[in-house]
Amino acid sequence: MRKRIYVAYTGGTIGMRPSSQGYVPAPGFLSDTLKKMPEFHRPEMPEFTLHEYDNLIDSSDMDPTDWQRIADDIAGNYNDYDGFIILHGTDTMSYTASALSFMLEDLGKPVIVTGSQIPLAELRSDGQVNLLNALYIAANFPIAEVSLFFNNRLLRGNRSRKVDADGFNAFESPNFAPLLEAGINIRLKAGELATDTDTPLTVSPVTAQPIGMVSLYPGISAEVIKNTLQQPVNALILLSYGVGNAPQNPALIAQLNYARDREIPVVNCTQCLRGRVNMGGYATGHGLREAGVISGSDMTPEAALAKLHYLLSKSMPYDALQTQLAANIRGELTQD
Ligand SMILES: NC(=O)C[C@H](N)C(=O)O
Repeated sequence: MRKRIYVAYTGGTIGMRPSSQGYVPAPGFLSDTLKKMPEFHRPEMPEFTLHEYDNLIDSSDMDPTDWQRIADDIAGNYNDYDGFIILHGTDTMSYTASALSFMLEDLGKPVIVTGSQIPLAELRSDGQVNLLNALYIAANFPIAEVSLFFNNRLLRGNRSRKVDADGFNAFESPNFAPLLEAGINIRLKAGELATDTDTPLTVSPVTAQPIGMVSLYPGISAEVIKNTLQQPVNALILLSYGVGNAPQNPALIAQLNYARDREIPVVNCTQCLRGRVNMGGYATGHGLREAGVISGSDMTPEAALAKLHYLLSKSMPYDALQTQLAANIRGELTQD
């Protein structure tokens, strides 16, 4: 029996066409293009249903209400399909993949987020390879997690980052091996094939959260942190140096103490692409730990932001929030 895959088109370059203001998503354009591409309809391919969203957007316009819409769409069609593909713009693809990984509880089927750098309808598009492989992999190599397929690699969604603005190899998973690689042969790497697809899926709702994100730089004043921590900000992601270090400026540390007193969680993620936070490594990191800053380990800033949305939307006590932030919930971080 041919597998059935549900494809949701949210917008993004893959279904865009040129306009006087640059590329824009165009209703009906992606499905018309796909109809004219026989490779998508070969018998070796799964059957698929394409659902184009009413309001197609460039992914720079995505917000948590869009994450919610995608999660609800998957849940609404969960029992009728073997797998799900989310066609999405590349700009915020890692944020959405991270958010979905937290929101979809007890996921037992593959959810693959993909898109392209050049529209599917254009010459030299990477959209054909990305979508064709994503469909094939969802049907034949089902890995029950939210993943991101790009340039012949399937990455764990909440480990992915967009690293190239105009190359085809636009995504990296700097701290976790790819789930699968598609060469001449398709090879499983860190991914595990799904076994149980009967557990019911539930969706944890998220609402937009006022989260601050500050990247440290030499000479940063405590005022920058102070202003970022103003109401209604309810969490701060601190992008620190190296293994999680920050200047030892007492005024800056005082702001972090102030955040802790007001029960505003501060998560420490490194500015480095690879490696993880260890606040015990240097005195400059130790000061942060003393101020109650939570280690983000090797979590990407995108995953940290999505995880904060997920946890803050649950309105849990501060202690539980701190514990959950440091814990590995969906494979998003390496725990000590
Ligand atoms: N390649 C792309 O999809 C970029 C586009 N601006 C988007 O994120 O929607």
